[in-house]
Amino acid sequence: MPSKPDLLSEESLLAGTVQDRQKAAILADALPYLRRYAGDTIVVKYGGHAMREGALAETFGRDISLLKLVGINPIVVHGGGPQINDMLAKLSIETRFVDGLRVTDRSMIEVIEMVLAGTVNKQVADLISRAGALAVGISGRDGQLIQARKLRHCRRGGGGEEAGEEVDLGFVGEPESVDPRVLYALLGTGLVPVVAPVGGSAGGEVYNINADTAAGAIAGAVQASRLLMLTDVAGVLDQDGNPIEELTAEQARRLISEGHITGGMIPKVETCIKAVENGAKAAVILDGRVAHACLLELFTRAGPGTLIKAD
Ligand SMILES: Nc1ncnc2c1ncn2[C@@H]1O[C@H](COP(=O)(O)OP(=O)(O)O)[C@@H](O)[C@H]1O
Ligand SMILES: CC(=O)N[C@@H](CCC(=O)OP(=O)(O)O)C(=O)O
Repeated sequence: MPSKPDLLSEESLLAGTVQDRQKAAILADALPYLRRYAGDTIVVKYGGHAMREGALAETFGRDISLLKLVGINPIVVHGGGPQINDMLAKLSIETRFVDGLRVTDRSMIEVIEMVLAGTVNKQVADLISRAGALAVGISGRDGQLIQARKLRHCRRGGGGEEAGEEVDLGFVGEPESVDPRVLYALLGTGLVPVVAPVGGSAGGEVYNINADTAAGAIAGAVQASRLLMLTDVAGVLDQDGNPIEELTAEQARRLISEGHITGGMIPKVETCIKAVENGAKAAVILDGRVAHACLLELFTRAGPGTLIKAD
């Protein structure tokens, strides 16, 4: 009978410590997942709340770099709601939201573009580049990536407001079309595109687009196999505040219409529903407060959050 290896023998120390071997085993276990996603395009929406945590932000940059370096093509679309709030407060400009969308007047759109396509976009690209994969920050206006039009929004109701009434949200846009050529150009040279959710119209107007909506439109245009939405909650929460592991599109729609999903979670869930109905294999609302949320989602059986699937 072969004898058990002596972990402290000179020979086994040379072959690596127990921890080293565990690491090697974990990497080997990831092989089926690496094969499953090799060459796939994955769109990751990185929310403004999730990016506020310094150490987690570094981890996010490293995870995206790792995905790229193992042969997956991540495209990052970022938000920046809290960062816009801070800048508007510094400038003493009041801000308000209707159904999770920021009412955007002419004086605000310039500030919003500066924050999203300037500071935040460069920070996110830098986080990834410093971790090893080169990232390039662009906005939806570069290469006419996102052609936008004014969003016509009908109020959802609740909070004493009447549902169905049309509200003017100013320079809030919706993607009319997406031209992914600039993304393919970046992906084709081994770079990670990082996109700020600002769009332009044929007439030269600039539109503020909810980052979840922008991520969904981009995921559709590049036929991404997965859409991961990183936020600062444990996923979609039920009436008792417990995270829901899985929802069908129909169940998710019902939670919105019954008022259990509100505010910034509405565009997130609506985007996921659209993505799976347009052929994405899965869309997930992930808890960005959990370290390595993207790796857990892609390389283990289930990540921390809510998976939304077609009916
Ligand atoms: N049912 C729900 N489950 C989880 N979060 C919800 C729900 N309804 C409303 N929300 C709100 O949605 C927020 C997430 O959206 P948002 O603030 O836009 O995040 P992000 O900046 O990551 O895009 C949560 O912090 C929470 O306040
Ligand atoms: C129209 C609209 O609401 N646009 C958003 C764009 C940023 C965003 O979506 O950021 P998060 O992902 O961090 O929420 C805004 O002005 O806050």
